[in-house]
Amino acid sequence: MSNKDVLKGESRDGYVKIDRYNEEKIEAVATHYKDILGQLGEDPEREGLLKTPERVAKALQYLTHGYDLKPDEILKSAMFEEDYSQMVVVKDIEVYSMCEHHMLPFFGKAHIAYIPNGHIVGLSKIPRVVDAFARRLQVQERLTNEIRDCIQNTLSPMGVAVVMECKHLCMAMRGVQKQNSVTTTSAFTGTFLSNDKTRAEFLRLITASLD
Ligand SMILES: Nc1nc2c(ncn2[C@@H]2O[C@H](COP(=O)(O)OP(=O)(O)OP(=O)(O)O)[C@@H](O)[C@H]2O)c(=O)[nH]1
Ligand SMILES: [Zn+2]
Repeated sequence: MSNKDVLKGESRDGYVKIDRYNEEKIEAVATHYKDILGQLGEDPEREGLLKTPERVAKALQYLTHGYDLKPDEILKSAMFEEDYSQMVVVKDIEVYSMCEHHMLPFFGKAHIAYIPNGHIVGLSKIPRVVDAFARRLQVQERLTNEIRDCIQNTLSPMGVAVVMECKHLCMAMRGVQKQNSVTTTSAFTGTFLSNDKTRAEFLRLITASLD
């Protein structure tokens, strides 16, 4: 299913209904953006800007479509009983989110691990959960914790580990203007908290991408 279908408001993979992408809402947001263009000293009627308010409205709705997703349902839709109790690591998951202070992007990578406790989850569902929380107005710390809590509470594994490394455009293209700083956040549960060796093994497995 394409992004276009999601924007049209159709159900996505059967586990969530999206109802925010209707014409009325796009039009309401676009009207405000037409005003904003004027306030910024632009001419909203010039050719290049005629469709801009609508484009921005659609883009913003897409960038916040995570509000309409149900991350726990995403996980529940592909949980399988399996006798596998070693660490499962999905690393280098691309993340695009928006900081809630400036509504500017922050982006980078998430590295996620869990240790099954009777159930495994379809691998693709982990990046889907990341997106469901990332496509909202966020701070990196809360995003990290929300991913951890969702996996822990839904899958009940022996432990969950989440590390995120992101660049924040609000720190690069404005404000303090540090072009190369990267923010790292982490969140752990269960064995990753109580067992230093397990945590070290996870960090070792993701080290290549932390460099
Ligand atoms: N902890 C945290 N802070 C963030 C995140 N994204 C942006 N920020 C920070 O949010 C803070 C907002 O601070 P304010 O002083 O209210 O805003 P500001 O005047 O625009 O701050 P400057 O960016 O320093 O110019 C800034 O320090 C941002 O760097 C995030 O994900 N986590
Ligand atoms: Zn910001």
